[in-house]
Amino acid sequence: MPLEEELFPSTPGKVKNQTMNRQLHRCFSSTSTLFLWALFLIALTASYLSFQSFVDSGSKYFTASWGGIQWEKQVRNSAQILPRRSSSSPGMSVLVTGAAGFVGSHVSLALKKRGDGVVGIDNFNSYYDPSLKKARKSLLNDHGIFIVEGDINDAKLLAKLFDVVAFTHVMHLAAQAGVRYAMENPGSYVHSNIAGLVNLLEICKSANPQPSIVWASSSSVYGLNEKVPFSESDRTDQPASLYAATKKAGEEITHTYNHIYGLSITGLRFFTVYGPWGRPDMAYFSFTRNILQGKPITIYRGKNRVDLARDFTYIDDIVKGCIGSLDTSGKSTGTGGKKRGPAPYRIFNLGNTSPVTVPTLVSILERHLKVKAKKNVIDMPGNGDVPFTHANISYASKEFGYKPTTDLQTGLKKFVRWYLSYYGYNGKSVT
Ligand SMILES: O=C(O)[C@H]1O[C@H](OP(=O)(O)OP(=O)(O)OC[C@H]2O[C@@H](n3ccc(=O)[nH]c3=O)[C@H](O)[C@@H]2O)[C@H](O)[C@@H](O)[C@H]1O
Repeated sequence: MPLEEELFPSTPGKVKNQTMNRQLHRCFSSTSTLFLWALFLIALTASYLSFQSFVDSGSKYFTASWGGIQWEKQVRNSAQILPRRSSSSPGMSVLVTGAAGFVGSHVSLALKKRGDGVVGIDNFNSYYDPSLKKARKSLLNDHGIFIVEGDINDAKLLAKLFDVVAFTHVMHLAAQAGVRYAMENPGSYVHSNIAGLVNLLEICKSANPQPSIVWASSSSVYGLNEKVPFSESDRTDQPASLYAATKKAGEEITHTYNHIYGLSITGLRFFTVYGPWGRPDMAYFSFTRNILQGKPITIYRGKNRVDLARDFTYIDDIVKGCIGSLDTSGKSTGTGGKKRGPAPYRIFNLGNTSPVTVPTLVSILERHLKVKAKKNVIDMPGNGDVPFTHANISYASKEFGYKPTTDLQTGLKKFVRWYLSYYGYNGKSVT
């Protein structure tokens, strides 16, 4: 409206009406704009909230299958300590990481059988056939052991587990294993053996009460050490593989947590563990599969045509070593993340004390399988292998009476019997 007409209307009433109409229109249009804006904001908020809940439930669905009253009940039941008839010790409730793995499943069963509470955690990764891990899980389930599907890097999950159960011990066996695979997938070793370990220790240090921790180091930490047999005090600063380096780093990291937070820690240097329900990536296992399927096997040979040798250790002996370590671990001293005094820090070799060459391992398998192997002998590639391993076990023997009793001949017989019952002659699972 022109300013003149606004100030000096020719027809005052008309102008008044027009102005009122316009004001009303303006008012109405600004109310409707407001209304529309409000509607828009409400719609935006609603869609944001529903998107959030979709993301939440989606991420829960994809990354975690844990939580809820029923889940907590399963965890609690599994951790229940049964009264022991033959022992005065109160029993323990143990969180076993890597419980669907080879050593983890055996240790879990042994603990449960004597009345200890056991809760497992495993990420069921596909480093080797996860169906074997699922089969171990269902075996454990039959014995009342619940395995949570999750990763040791998941701090929320670990914290929740410690909220639900006051674990007295942690048997930490989850790891990226395998010496040669470290050249293919180095990141997986850092993820599990370094980051996962630190995450677990962070939760343990803050737990109240703090648990005692026993964990799997490796004979590979001796690396290029040539002094035989390998003793815990020998040098371990020349790792030959990234796998060995991450296990050695684990020993240093656990020492730090023992020193700063008063966590009781025992590291176990396992020497090439084998047996029923073993790991398909290991030589004795893959040789068996290939021999039965008529496929060739590759046998590595060391410098100057010297045969490689390993202190192969049977799983039942390793289980005894793990349980002996748990029973003698001593208490952590910290509370609320603060150290209250010195706590035990130990490292033990768990080996067999009698190394056997790889060609001898093959000939024992041939005898048990009654099939000749097609052998392809080549010089050891530079892939992280060491020429030999040989454990001195006097420290473990002194501390908790560790004494391996199964030789390779007997142990492989038991392995072959299991292998045939599980896979059959043609390699297909029969369970
Ligand atoms: O004690 C350990 O700390 C490690 O033990 C195990 O490593 P290793 O001792 O290397 O066992 P494994 O692979 O069975 O090879 C055995 C022998 O067969 C030779 N070997 C292997 C494969 C092949 O094709 N040919 C061959 O000659 C090979 O050169 C070697 O001489 C675990 O895997 C590892 O996770 C870790 O726990």
